[in-house]
Amino acid sequence: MAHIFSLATPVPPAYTSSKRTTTSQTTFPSTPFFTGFNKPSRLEADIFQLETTGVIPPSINGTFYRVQPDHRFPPIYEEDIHFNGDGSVSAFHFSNGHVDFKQRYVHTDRYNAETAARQALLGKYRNPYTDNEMVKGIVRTASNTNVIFWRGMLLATKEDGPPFAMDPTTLDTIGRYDFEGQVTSPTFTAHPKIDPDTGEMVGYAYQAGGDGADGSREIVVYTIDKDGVKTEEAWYEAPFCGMIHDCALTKNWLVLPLTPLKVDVERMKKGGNCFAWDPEEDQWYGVVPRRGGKREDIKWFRADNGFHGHIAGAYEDSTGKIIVDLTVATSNVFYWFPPDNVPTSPTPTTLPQRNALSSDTHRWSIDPTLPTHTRITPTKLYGINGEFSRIDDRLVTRPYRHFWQCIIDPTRPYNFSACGPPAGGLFNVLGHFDWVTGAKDDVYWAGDTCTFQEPVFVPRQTSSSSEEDKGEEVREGDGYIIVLLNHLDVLRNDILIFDALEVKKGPVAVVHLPVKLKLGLHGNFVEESEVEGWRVKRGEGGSVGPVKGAREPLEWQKRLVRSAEGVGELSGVKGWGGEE
Ligand SMILES: C=Cc1ccc(O)c(OC)c1
Ligand SMILES: [Fe+2]
Repeated sequence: MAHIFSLATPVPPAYTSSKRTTTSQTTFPSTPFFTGFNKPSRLEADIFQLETTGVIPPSINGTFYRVQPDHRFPPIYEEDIHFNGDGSVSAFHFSNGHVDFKQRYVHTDRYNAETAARQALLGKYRNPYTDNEMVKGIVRTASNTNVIFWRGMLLATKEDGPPFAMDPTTLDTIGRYDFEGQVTSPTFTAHPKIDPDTGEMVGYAYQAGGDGADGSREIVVYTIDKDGVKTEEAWYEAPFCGMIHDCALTKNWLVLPLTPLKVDVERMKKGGNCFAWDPEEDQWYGVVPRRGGKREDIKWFRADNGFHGHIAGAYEDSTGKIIVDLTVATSNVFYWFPPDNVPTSPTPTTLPQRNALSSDTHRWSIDPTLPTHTRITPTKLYGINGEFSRIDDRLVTRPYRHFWQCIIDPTRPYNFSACGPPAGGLFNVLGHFDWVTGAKDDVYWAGDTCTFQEPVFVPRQTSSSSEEDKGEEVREGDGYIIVLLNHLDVLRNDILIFDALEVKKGPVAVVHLPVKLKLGLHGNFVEESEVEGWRVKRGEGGSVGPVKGAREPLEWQKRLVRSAEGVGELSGVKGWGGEE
């Protein structure tokens, strides 16, 4: 007997030549980008008291926030990439050994416009030329890369646009955040750094001179002090418009790794990618002073071609050299942005090909007194292949010893028949590494059906942990690692909690989600006392008052409106979504 579904009228293909052709807005492509573990979850949910095994350390008192791209609507382009998905923030609230879950989308301008239309209106990743006319002039960001707690708000960030502020308790979106009018660049990094000694946020933006999608070589660096006041703003010029995804902060310097993934507006106008990998280009490290930087102060240090991953730690040694530790891969990790003249299929390359990419942790030592364009080579390689390094964030800007990372160990078995190709990469091992001993054996293998997402370090809270004790010596690594585990076979996630310095012992406790999350990017743990303290300050009668979203369109949007005067409506700008 025919299956009931085969009796239904045959459905025409939803995509032709990679572009959506049907009027159906409710069928996702059946490509690897949108199936299996990569299938959009689109879930907004609250789960009170998740199932757990083992004993959740009762001293973990706070929230693990993380963000994932999660397409809300079938994309306009069938091969749309994960990084173009809408930002969806998860919060795991730990209290007295219990864990509650909440997940909400970031209500960006894009979210609001697409919700009203019940369909995708924005086209390719960072290519406004592929958008529906209805959203001309919109702030395009999907806010899907990092969530950072800042002065009582949660900032959802993506480097192609400004941050959006959310309430850290309800995860309601407050609106686009411009630091009370002080930060008006079209873009802003997903990796600002917070100096644990001063409480300052140091952030930067690249492709910052115009509308954020025009190939501008301008870079801007901002410092916002702990009271929310902008104290530094310095503009610099990059040798080319390329990705600067993460940064390294020391007491006196900011290092900006410029990756040879290059923007070309002409390619974008033809409907192509915003980025193309340039295998002939160097990796560049821009070094700028943290205080009083002037345009001419940037120095560029250069090294052979490579692809930057994330910063572990950075500091100045006793001779004033800048030590920067980060993963650098041997070639283009973003295979979906191939070089210009090489015809490459947009679908994932084979697993062995992707595993051939090696991404070791490099230690660079940069002498900031040397002239610009000095060539550098790493002073140390750790000898592992991984990504998503994290440290004990109390040591940002300072000498540190320990880092944690997701690593790829191809010698361990992988259950291909149950899982298919590992979505997002074979990060099958979580490791704790130590620059002093160089040990590589404090690792935990997730099993042959599992991979890890980015870990976070949670400092141990002791009864004496309080404001007054902050001046005390930091006991580096004393605490826990919280990490999301992907079950690729049964499409579900767990959270594993490890003693940070004894990863190989295995998790002390596991939190079980009844659902699948998507592959996320970054997250952070925030102590409950921090959230609670700011709730009071920002509450009724509090000393600081409520978070104020942006009150005006961005500069480039205002210019666009002026230049289009009398031509027609710019509905994307009109719905800019700020407070009146
Ligand atoms: C991991 C890096 C990265 C770089 C640029 C992005 O837009 C992004 O979106 C999720 C992620
Ligand atoms: Fe990142």
